Amino acid sequence: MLIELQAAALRHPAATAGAAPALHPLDLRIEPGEQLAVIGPSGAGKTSLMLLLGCALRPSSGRLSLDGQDPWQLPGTALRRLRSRLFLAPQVPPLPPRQRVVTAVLAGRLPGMGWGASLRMLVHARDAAAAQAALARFDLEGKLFDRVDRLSGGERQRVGLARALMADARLLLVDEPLSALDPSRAAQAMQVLVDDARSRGATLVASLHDVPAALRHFPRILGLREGRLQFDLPPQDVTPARLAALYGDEPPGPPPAFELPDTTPAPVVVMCR
Ligand SMILES: Nc1ncnc2c1ncn2[C@@H]1O[C@H](COP(=O)(O)OP(=O)(O)OP(=O)(O)O)[C@@H](O)[C@H]1O
Repeated sequence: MLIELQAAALRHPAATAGAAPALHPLDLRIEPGEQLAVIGPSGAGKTSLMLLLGCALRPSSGRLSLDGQDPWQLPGTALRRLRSRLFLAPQVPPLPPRQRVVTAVLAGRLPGMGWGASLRMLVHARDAAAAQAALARFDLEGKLFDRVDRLSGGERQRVGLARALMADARLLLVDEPLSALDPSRAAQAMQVLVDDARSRGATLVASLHDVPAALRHFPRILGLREGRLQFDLPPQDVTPARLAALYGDEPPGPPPAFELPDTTPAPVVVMCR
């Protein structure tokens, strides 16, 4: 899918009146089948860009065009058809806790299906073999009939990615897909996504905190900071100096795999009469 942004800016609908826009006017062209990573410090606008490209949020000014069409000018049915060709995988996959893994994975096909077929597929878990094949690519084939709420955070994230493989999308947008994965699982998961998108000729855009992974897997890197595009470069040109300028005080790299326990003593509350 060909993606073009022309001076497209984004202000979140719930943003306070004086807040800076999440994205300042941005020009961008992504060719069909291209693969690119978006990096930048927290709050840079990476998720906002994903939401804009995935037609989840409308540009507050400027224009988005997908395969030459402005999605926001399309009538409802045409917009739904276009959205069925996009797959936006959010940072935390929206998996209903009591759902079986097989159903959660098959739900990746829903955007391209009618109501009747969707219901039949979900109620009867039709094509469990396809779900199992997608899970196997993330070493999760043994979890097919487990409940989602009995999975670890990293397993849940990989189920969300297996769901992306089920979608027959022309544009895959994955937002921070590696945040809950250990380094070897992260490398495996990224490779699966890149290979799958390439084999289908789908465009892949991933936002990543893990800069080494972004540089390793993607031929094009966008650096965002404070809602502005700082660079759009091949990985070999993303120098330490450029990364230092992009991240400022925040060191680039994968976030810690776990949170340290908070050792701050609880505040003592003194009741006075
Ligand atoms: N739902 C929202 N309502 C209002 N403002 C928002 C909303 N979501 C994000 N923002 C603001 O938009 C800006 C960009 O946020 P965004 O989530 O796109 O950054 P990010 O680069 O994805 O950050 P992170 O790496 O922490 O996920 C931030 O200033 C943020 O406060």
